[in-house]
Amino acid sequence: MRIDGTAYRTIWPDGRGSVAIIDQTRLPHDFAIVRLTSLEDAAHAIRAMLVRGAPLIGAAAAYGVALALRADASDRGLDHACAALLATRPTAVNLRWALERMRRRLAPLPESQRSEAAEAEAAAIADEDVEINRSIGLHGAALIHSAAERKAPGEPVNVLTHCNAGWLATVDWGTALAPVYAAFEQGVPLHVWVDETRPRNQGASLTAWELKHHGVPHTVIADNVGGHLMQHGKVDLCIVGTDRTTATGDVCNKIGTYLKALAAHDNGVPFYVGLPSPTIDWTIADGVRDIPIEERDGREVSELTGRTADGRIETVRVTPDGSPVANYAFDVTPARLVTGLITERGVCAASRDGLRDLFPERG
Ligand SMILES: CSC[C@@H](O)[C@@H](O)C(=O)COP(=O)(O)O
Repeated sequence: MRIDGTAYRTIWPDGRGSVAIIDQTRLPHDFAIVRLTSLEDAAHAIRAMLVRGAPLIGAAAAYGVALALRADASDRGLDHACAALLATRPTAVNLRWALERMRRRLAPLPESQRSEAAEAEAAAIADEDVEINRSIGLHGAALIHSAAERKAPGEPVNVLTHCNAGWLATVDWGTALAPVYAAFEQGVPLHVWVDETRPRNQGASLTAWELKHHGVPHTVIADNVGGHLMQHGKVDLCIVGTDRTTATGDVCNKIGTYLKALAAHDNGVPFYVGLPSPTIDWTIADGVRDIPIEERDGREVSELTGRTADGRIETVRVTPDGSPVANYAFDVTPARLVTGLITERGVCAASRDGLRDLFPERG
């Protein structure tokens, strides 16, 4: 994606032995590049959400292993790096996927070759993510084209999205937003309803920021508005991302996604999920029962951070002192509420058969 004329990915080796990222905790008010130089830096960046979004978490973990092996390429060093990174966030399965892939590639090698191989494998994971998302964009854009054909000429297709499953959540392009960018580039008139996505406001802070930079028409809405818009015919389709999708098509995504899927179902609005294959957890079948849901610090709920009129970044409390808060970060949308999964190999039904047809090698 281009920011002020410069093409960026969200993570890249800087050629000086460290890895550069965009600090997403400082957006939308400050575009800051941070350099990761150690395993600890990488683990912190994932845990504190300087990088976030399932595919980017996977890529950052892979680069974290590469940074760790520069310091210690022994078996113990590899084990320690994988364990430390795996413990950073529990829900996005891309983290486990990337670490298993790094271990499979590196463990059989002599120590002297591991560091270089780790950097190459992390770069391969990042490059593959870009290609996967490009394909998701093309397959998903066809759905937006179809929606456009059902509208009066020139009238925009209204897409509703939740959280940020855009460029910032991946290495480039995004998953849910890749079809939006592809259709936009193809000249389809469209407009995106952006759920603010409390408590961390990934929609208001990140999705709005990247759509604005790309010139895509959009409107930020409070999280509870979507149902009302759908009742009044103002949403043509929903597209969201996923942190883990079961082998049966249940989708785990940012908290509040389930409620949007229920509203979409009740109003006959198609509900699609952008799904890169590393986000499929082939080992589980029941998302509600088996997907670990991250619970985060309650201060993300009880406090709000933003920019004051005179440019200072300030945090204020919005709940009464002493009121308990709960902060569940994700929820599960059962497959029956999902119209289709937009993968890099095409769009399929959210079901075991649908996924098997596209990924026959998974049995
Ligand atoms: C392409 S990203 C898909 C998901 O990771 C995204 O929708 C999401 O829920 C991100 O959550 P976050 O807590 O910001 O990491």
